[in-house]
Amino acid sequence: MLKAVKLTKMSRPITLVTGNKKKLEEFVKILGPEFEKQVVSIDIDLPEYQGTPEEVTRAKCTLAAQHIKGPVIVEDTSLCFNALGGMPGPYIKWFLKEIGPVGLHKMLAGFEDKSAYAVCIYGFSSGEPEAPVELFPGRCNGTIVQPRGPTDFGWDPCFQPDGFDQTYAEMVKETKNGISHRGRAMALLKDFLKQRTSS
Ligand SMILES: O=c1[nH]c(=O)c2ncn([C@@H]3O[C@H](COP(=O)(O)OP(=O)(O)OP(=O)(O)O)[C@@H](O)[C@H]3O)c2[nH]1
Ligand SMILES: [Mg+2]
Repeated sequence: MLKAVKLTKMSRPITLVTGNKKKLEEFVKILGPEFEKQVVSIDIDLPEYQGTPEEVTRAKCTLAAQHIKGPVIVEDTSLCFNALGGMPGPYIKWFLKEIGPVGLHKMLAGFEDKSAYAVCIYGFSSGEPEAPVELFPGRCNGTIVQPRGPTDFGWDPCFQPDGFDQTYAEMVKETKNGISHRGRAMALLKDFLKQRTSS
């Protein structure tokens, strides 16, 4: 079990390590003002590992903690196509970079099953030597569709969550954050941060 370290006004804030501005924007919005002073962010593009989403997040978090030498949060996001056995998964970043949301939709042209799920996993480490990495996962099921809506964040235009007729990109931010992979993972992370500060 992770040793709870009480965060007082004087204690060191937790550093969110991410090189992705859009992720950070959503993180800040979902985190809310309650935790404002407890988390700072730093833009480091950490090496991307191979493995399951959990393994990738753990490896990223361990490296981030060594780098920051204090409490850190990292995040890794996967987009998994059921017809492809869960691929691209944690490798979505490179697929997106090369073929974009239009290409992601085309990848499933030969398959009837267009279902997919988005997974966000937050990793937390207290930064103490040998400290375990705590994981906070969130998942949202949906369908890969022809891209619709603004193109300013990744694969948002081609992911339509189940139960909605809008893609993530078409939704107002509050709606996306309320049901998204990231929103769900952050609900767990926020509970953890609350416990950490109150114990
Ligand atoms: O449309 C989107 N809606 C989202 O909600 C979302 N969250 C992440 N992504 C993209 O999926 C890949 C994850 O890779 P990723 O987790 O390694 O992120 P990253 O390398 O950009 O940042 P980081 O690793 O420094 O935190 C990257 O291409 C991100 O841009 C999203 N796209
Ligand atoms: Mg990354």
